Formats: sequence, structure tokens, C-alpha cells
Amino acid sequence: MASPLFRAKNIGKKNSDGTWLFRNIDIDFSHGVMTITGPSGVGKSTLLKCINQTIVMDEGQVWLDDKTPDQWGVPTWRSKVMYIPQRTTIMEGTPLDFLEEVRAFSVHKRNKDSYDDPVQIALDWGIRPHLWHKKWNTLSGGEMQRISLAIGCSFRPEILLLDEPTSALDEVSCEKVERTLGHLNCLWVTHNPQQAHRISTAGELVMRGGDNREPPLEVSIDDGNNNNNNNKNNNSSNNGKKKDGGRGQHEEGEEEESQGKAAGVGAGGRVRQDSASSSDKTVQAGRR
Ligand SMILES: Nc1ncnc2c1ncn2[C@@H]1O[C@H](COP(=O)(O)OP(=O)(O)OP(=O)(O)O)[C@@H](O)[C@H]1O
Repeated sequence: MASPLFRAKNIGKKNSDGTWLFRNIDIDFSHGVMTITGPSGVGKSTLLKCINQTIVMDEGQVWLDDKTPDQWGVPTWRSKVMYIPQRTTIMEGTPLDFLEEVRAFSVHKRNKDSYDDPVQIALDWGIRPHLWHKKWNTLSGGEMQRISLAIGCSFRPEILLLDEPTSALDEVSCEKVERTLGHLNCLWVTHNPQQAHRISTAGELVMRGGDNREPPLEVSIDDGNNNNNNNKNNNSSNNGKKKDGGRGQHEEGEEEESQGKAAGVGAGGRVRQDSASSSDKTVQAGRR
């Protein structure tokens, strides 16, 4: 069987006090959108930065096409596994100035035809061309977010590491951006359970913090009919497979759609493709 495009094995990052912020994160990813969810502060952004090699991980290894960042060379790795931060740091100059600067980096120096046009990408998302000539500090949060994303997409990275890429967008813009990014390979951090459900085509990584190999805490959720569901009770309808916890509850009627789409994180924190049933309302609680 062919190796996945991207692999992460046992990724771990410590807090400054030596405890584990997260540990034992395993990912096999080939194409599509894999969502990363979990409570605030659990380390989702830090995980993306570890993968991108912006932050040094304390444990584990990552591979793209079976080669490590060192084998690729870190600048090349970052151009292939590209991180788009949650908030764009306000920069001097205009987005066009920034684009020229990035293209001048040797790792991005290529034939003009090997780029997509970010102005065109952003135009599809409602960013009119004149905005590229405005100073960054005069753009709205949503404009900055779409322009940064368009620049990232234009370099055609193998994988985009997206940190809440639509957090500043209205519903219509969000839908347009989702439609474009849905055709690319993305590891996508989101806080929005509906969005995770909508966009995830390659599974969900639900981060719980600490050692992801520890069994999740189980929380019973009242389904509104005074019926408490828990993991044990639902195993019969779920063939014993754990359901992802980050999305928690789905609406009735979504069950069929979620078959084969939802992914659970097993005890090892490994993302696995499950045909989990959304009738299982057991959630994994954060464990720090
Ligand atoms: N370079 C770093 N090394 C170690 N810990 C860090 C580093 N950067 C941030 N942290 C800490 O890691 C913790 C997790 O932060 P992070 O931003 O990754 O969480 P998150 O899950 O993305 O949160 P949110 O959902 O609120 O954006 C925080 O306590 C933060 O202070």
C-alpha cells in the first residue's frame, strides 16, 4: 500500500513546567480536509507550528512523501507544508509588497506559471483588486484573513496548515472560502462544530491535551428526552468504536451523512477513519 502523503508519529510538546501540553499525536493524511478540534488552549495552534517546524517539538517525527523536514530542508518543508496563522501580524506596506517579498525568497523563486494568481483567488472570495494596494493596517480583519489565505494558496503547497482560517468572516464569505479550500489538502483548526462536520473529508483529530493515549473521560449527555447516553450504552449501536468527541452532538438526520465521514481518535490519538454513528453522544472531555 502506498504511504500517505503526510505522516506524524508520536508528536509531543511540553509546557514550560515540563508537563505535556500534548503527546502521542499520530496522523496519517493523504488528501482532503482533516479538521483539528479541541478546547481552547489544548495546543491546536502549537501542533500546527510543530508540524510546520516553526516550533521545535519535544517528541515525534513528521514526514512528507516519506521524507523528514531535515531531508527536505526546513525552508522547502515550510513551502510544502505551509502554515497560515490565525491572525496576520500587521505588516508594513501593502499585501502586494508582501507578495513580492515572499516571491523573492529563493525557495519560492520559480517560473511565474507555477504560481496561481492570489488576486484572482481572493476576487472569488469578494476581495476587490484595489485592496491589494492598501496598507495592511487599513484592512479589516476579514480582508486580511482572505488576502493571507489567497497568498498561501497561490504557492500551491502540498498541504495547508490552517489556523481558524474563517474566524473573521461572515457566513457568505466563509462559504466561498470553504468551497475553494475544500479542493485542497488542509489540516484545518476550527472551533466551530458545524464547520468541522461540513468540511471534514479526511477525518477529524480531536485534541484532548496531555497524553492522548490516556483513555478519554466519558461524559454523559442528556439527549433531551431524559435519556442519558454513555459510551458503554452506545457500544451496541456503534460496534464498539469510539465516536469523535469534538463535534459532540449532531442533529438527527445528519447521521447518514456522517457515516464514513466522521473520524474518531482512538486511544492512541491516531486519527482513524470510522464509520461512526452520530447517535453516540459520548464526548471526550479535555484532560490536561
Ligand atoms: N512555543 C511554545 N512552546 C510551548 N508552549 C507554547 C508555545 N506557544 C504557545 N504555548 C502555550 O501552549 C498552550 C496552547 O496554546 P495554543 O495556542 O496552541 O492553543 P489552542 O488550542 O490553539 O488555543 P485556542 O483554541 O484558544 O486558539 C498555551 O498555554 C500557550 O501559552
